[in-house]
Amino acid sequence: MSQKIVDKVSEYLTSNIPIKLISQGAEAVVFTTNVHPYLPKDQIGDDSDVQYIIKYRPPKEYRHPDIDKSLTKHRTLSETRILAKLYQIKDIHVPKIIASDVFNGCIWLEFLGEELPNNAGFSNLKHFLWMYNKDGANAYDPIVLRTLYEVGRQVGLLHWNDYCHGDLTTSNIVLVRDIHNENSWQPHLIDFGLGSISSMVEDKGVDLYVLERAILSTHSAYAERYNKAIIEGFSSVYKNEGEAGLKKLNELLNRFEEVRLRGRKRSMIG
Ligand SMILES: Nc1ncnc2c1ncn2[C@@H]1O[C@H](COP(=O)(O)OP(=O)(O)OP(=O)(O)O)[C@@H](O)[C@H]1O
Repeated sequence: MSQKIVDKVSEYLTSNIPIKLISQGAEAVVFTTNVHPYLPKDQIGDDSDVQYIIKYRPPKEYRHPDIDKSLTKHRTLSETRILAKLYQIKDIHVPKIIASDVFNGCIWLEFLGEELPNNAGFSNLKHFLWMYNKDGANAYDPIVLRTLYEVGRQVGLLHWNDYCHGDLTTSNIVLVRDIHNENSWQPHLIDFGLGSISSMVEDKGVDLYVLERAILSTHSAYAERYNKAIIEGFSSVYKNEGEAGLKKLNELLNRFEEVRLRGRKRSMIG
């Protein structure tokens, strides 16, 4: 990780905003901070545990500077818009947007999730499933199956409202513990950098396929039951919408099967 990027972000944010680097992905560098970008401390209380996420898209040196600026602006704007819209849809869980500076490629978000017990890592779906299936005994714990069903419901709500995620991996699903029930986890979808508004059944089928593959590759021994729970949750959203929902669900599940077959053919050919 280049210190240059950290220095650049620190300079842009000023020294009043301490930042901690938590991730460097292909697209963005992600930091946490305990300072709200515009509310004074007395308006947000004095809880120094409150965290915010700063997602920054650094310039890519290999791109022409004008194209780079335009791409950064468009991608940041697109992710901001999608998150802002999704946040308003009933029952869909995504992080709240706090601020967005599209020209500098910077989004501030509500921080979600927590550290799992026994050093199991951050509470994304990937670590959560590892925590439960580490020794096999608790792999199908009702808490796990219920959480996966809720994951399916979140994806179902997303698709029913004609949004697609574009990179639906188990790291992009963050679990937030219910404050009233420590065994209940609510999945939140993050990272809409490749998200889109789309009514295309193909895009939705690919979303489901990417998630299925992600579960299969990291939790292979339990993947069948896990994916079944996800599809049950997903289907419940569509079944709730009467005839129109059922029709769309059938179309979508058929396309999902087609995407799967294509994927299988590809992996056989190599
Ligand atoms: N709102 C949030 N709350 C808590 N953690 C977050 C949040 N947003 C991002 N993160 C953390 O930062 C990581 C990277 O964020 P994100 O996936 O949005 O960036 P990215 O650069 O697109 O990542 P990648 O290229 O690895 O997919 C996430 O996997 C997660 O651990």
